[in-house]
Amino acid sequence: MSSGSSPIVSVPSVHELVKEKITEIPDRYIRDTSNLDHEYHDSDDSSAKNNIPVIDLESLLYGESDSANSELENLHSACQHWGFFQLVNHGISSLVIEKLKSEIRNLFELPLEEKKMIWQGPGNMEGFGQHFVVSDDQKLDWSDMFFITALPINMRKPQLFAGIPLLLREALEAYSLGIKNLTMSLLGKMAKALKMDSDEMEGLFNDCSQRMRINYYPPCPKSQQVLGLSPHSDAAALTIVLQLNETEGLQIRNDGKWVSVKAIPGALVVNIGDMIEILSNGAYPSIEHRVMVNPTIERLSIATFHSINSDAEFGPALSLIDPPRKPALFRTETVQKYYQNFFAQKLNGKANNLDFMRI
Ligand SMILES: O=C(O)CCC(=O)C(=O)O
Ligand SMILES: [Fe+2]
Repeated sequence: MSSGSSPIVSVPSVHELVKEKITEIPDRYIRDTSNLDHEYHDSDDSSAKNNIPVIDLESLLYGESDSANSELENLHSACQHWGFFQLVNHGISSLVIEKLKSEIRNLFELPLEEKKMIWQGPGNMEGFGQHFVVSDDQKLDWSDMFFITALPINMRKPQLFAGIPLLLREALEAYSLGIKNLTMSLLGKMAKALKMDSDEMEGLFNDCSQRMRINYYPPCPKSQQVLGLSPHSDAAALTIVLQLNETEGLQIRNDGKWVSVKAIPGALVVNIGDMIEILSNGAYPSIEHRVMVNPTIERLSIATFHSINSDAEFGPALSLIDPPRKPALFRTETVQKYYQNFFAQKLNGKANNLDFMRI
């Protein structure tokens, strides 16, 4: 990703607005509620259709052949039909997760003067701030974020890393490594399920980038009229979301309706991004999702995005297309140009990024 050319319109910190105990929510955050479509299935509806699939990583990777095969089928079906699943027995230590939770809370509680030292700046998308704000009159999300490139190590911003409190840095390092290993295992299994050449997958991700978006959604007294995060699909290949507290909010678009994700305690939420939709030539579609805000309680999450090697070109996997019978549905593009396009626009559902690549 080239961050240098991406527009950044700086916006206020919502956390600071809330601390000021404002009585009126600024108009920039208030959505047209007729477009908001609050109707949604609840995922504790007992029918299987309304439940986001659960994948057991231990049985997928290390199970006896019967259980590993059946978990591979579950993975394939979850990726084809849901684009979202919860991952249990994922092997990331609960100690690391607990440390991360408390240190991230501390990060957002830092005094504003300290946060300003690690704030985004001209030509720099990393640190505290916001993405996808391209004009002064677009509606804003009711959230703050902290964005960081964790891998490969040579793409880190040393000054930003140095500015992160030491305990958080240690927790992030451990989490980053665990999530990278887990993502590579999942990508390997997806290649197998798709009958894609495993070397092709490996070659695209052997120097993959890992970026983290840490989201802080303050409570909002007009929670039904704002959005924590606008509807979007993720540009990356695979996203792993860890909810850092119990507050619900993530919703995914399934069959045209918004479905609330009820995070299983200790589980990770995995979702297919646009890069996998393109790479799989449409077999694993990315899914539109958004975040709602709670009226009284804050919500925190960390989304970890893995993307194809930054110096690569990508398009549908060669092993998955066979024209004229199976033509490529997307063109080939450099990862750099793909991300330039993504970060130059506001979040607007699923279309932007894929239309840029569609043939
Ligand atoms: O906060 C969440 O649960 C999801 C965040 C998300 O979709 C993102 O950061 O791309
Ligand atoms: Fe997302």
